[in-house]
Amino acid sequence: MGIKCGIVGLPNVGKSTLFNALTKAGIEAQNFPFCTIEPNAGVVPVPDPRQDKIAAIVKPDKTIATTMEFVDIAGLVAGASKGEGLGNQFLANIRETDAIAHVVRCFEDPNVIHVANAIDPLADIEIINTELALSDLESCEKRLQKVVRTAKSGDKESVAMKSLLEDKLLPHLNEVQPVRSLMVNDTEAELIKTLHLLTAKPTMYIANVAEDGFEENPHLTAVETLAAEEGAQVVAICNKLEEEIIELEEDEKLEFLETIGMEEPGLNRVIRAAYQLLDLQTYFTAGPKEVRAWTSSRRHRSTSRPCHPHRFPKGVYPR
Ligand SMILES: Nc1ncnc2c1ncn2[C@@H]1O[C@H](COP(=O)(O)OP(=O)(O)OP(=O)(O)O)[C@@H](O)[C@H]1O
Ligand SMILES: [Mg+2]
Repeated sequence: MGIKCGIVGLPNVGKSTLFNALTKAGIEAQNFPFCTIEPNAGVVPVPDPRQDKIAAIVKPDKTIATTMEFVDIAGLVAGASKGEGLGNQFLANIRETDAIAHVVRCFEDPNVIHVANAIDPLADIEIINTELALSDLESCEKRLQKVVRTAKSGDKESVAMKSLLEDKLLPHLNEVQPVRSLMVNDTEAELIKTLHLLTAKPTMYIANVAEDGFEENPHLTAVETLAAEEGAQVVAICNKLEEEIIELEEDEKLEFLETIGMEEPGLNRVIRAAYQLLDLQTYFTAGPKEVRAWTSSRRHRSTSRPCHPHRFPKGVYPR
């Protein structure tokens, strides 16, 4: 079904490092016929301990995980929504994704250039979120111009869209608030879908920390605090370390993970969090030939609620 998660962020914050680790993990874990779809997109198996348990009982010829596609998108800069730094092209790439993994630099390293010359994750997040909101604002303004005309002729959907744009979307975006935090009912949610807005996509933050940056890291704390306010998830991970781990042979990997006190590669948390972000559900089929995981969507909307409410109790992140 091709679920896509875009890796988004400022330039040089570690997006490709994460992508490389993710896609190498994919290739190593399974031999996919279409593993690399485009130079910057890769299919990744979703690790699931339940499937491992089933496979241990059934002992099938092969085990097939369910998959997700990750897309490494070029870095955005301030002014991207006005075309700065090929911004329009990159924003169009984001538009094609189902969810956003927003990589934020939370590591100090004088050897790695930061586009703003300062490590300030909240400022970085604001730049990206502002560009996405401005881009949506422009899309909504354009759409309003169109529907104003069609609404005059009494077209029911145009009338509904016009009031949604005027009363809800434009005021919200003018405050530089993401559409995913807007309270909407089912009908409005369906209309919003047709606008393909960037800030309506479910979003999580990937805090890219230093190898020793998981504890007492004020940058990470800042991101976690902001995310909790937004009801978003944070996955703290050292992308550089993940890239190194993925190069190791399987037995070396396990030994290395044990020495650094990790049960599994941090990548698994990224993949699982992305999967949860899309509110997907896995079911399994098992037989002597194969144990296979399948994906189905379980999103049911009933009452008025934010476009994408948080799915974790506040302060509890899949770390
Ligand atoms: N956690 C980390 N600690 C230290 N260095 C890191 C970490 N993560 C990434 N780096 C380094 O940061 C540099 C930039 O990484 P990368 O190329 O992945 O960034 P990017 O976000 O893809 O950049 P661009 O937007 O320009 O494509 C690389 O030298 C990489 O090794
Ligand atoms: Mg890159």
